[in-house]
Amino acid sequence: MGWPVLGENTDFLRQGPIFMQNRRARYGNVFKSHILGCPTVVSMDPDLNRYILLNEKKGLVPGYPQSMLDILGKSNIAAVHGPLHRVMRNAFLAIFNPNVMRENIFPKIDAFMSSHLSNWSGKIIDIQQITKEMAFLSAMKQLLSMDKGPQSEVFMPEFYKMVSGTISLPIDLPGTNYRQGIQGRDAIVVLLKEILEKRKASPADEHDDILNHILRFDDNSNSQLTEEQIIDLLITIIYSGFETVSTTSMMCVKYLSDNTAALQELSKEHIGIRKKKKSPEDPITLDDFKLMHFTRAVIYETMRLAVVVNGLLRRTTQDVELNGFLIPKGWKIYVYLREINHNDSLYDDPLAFNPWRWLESKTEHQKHFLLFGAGGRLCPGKESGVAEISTFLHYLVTRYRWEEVGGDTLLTFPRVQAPNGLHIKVWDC
Ligand code: HEM
Repeated sequence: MGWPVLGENTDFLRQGPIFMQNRRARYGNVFKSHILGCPTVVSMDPDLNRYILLNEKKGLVPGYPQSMLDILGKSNIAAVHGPLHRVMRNAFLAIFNPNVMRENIFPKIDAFMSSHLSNWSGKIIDIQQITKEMAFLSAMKQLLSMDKGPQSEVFMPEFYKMVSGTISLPIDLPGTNYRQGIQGRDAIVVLLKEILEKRKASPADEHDDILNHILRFDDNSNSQLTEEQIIDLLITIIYSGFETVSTTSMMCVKYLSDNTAALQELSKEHIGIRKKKKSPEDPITLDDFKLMHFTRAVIYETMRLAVVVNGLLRRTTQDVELNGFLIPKGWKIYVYLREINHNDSLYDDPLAFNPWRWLESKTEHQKHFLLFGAGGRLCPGKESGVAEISTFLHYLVTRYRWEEVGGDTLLTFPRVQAPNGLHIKVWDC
């Protein structure tokens, strides 16, 4: 368990994946440590991980860090469980239902991507920066019908502050990421409240976006969402799809740049879809998206190999017995995914980028497939996230050729990121 108070946190943050591999070599797939600020059980056991995620009711609730809960709000979906979680999740699922996805969300994603990926030819593009802007602005368009412009320019830096704050130590001192995160949240709440006020005063059919659906959401339980819950729901939606979508999109470009055969196969799929269109400007539809089988395989393989989601956190609300061990109340459980993603008994040649492995339907349906979580917390934005990345790749490969420049560094722990950006030189096809 390491040092008093500090535990093994310093070693964990310094050594990253090696720390986990060493502990596993010594203690097996399930062991205890003191990381992330409290006593924690780490599980790399595929069956146990699934059990943990499927059994929230047995006292295994989300256990995300205090900084994240403070900044995302007390009604954010990861902070609540029981009946309030049901209300927030139902609201989410109602908003992202297949009809809304077809009629409203997908066309907005397509229009946004088509315009975001225009006029790139001849330029050097920092794909990390462009995919972050993309994930943020695409969400603003779907949620609030907000286009890139003066209003989004005010939102974006506050949102970035908020994101850095959620993964910081909760130290409320001037200059800390935590303090900046709280300030970012405060600024965003003010902006969202202004938008909400205007919306409530305007005719119901003036906007056709997610906020409009939320304002009209009624789950027949007479429990209309409060203003605070609506704001936390909006923040949750922007936040949840931000890093996952942007990082996966960036890493898709990286792996495709390095794997000519995969890039050719992906391009073939998208050129086939484009050929069915009358003009190069024609939008793609949800039906086109459903035909993008190889693209989905590239996305899953990228998430697996790059480990876009390192792990999921749970907290025990009572003493819980797992695999014959007693986990005391108040401990954290780290459902650690990295080693499972790279386990050679689950994936052949696990460190190779091989999207074809996902074309066998069983790969996605195996019980260790936890890229989007499982159980009552299974990602409700999965299809919308995959649609964003697929549409991004569609316009990238049908409009441009590219080549990496600069040999930029990529880090994969604690988060996947390119500290100095990931630059590509782009030409028209
Ligand atoms: C494609 C990239 C994405 C990945 C890899 C991803 C991954 C995940 C994972 C692993 C979880 C489970 C968290 C847990 O059990 O603690 C989750 C939950 C969630 N995701 Fe996603 N996600 C993605 C995109 C999105 C998008 C675009 C949205 C919003 C539109 C979204 C909204 C959510 C929400 C609200 C939850 C919490 C659900 C709950 O607690 O009931 N995700 N996501």
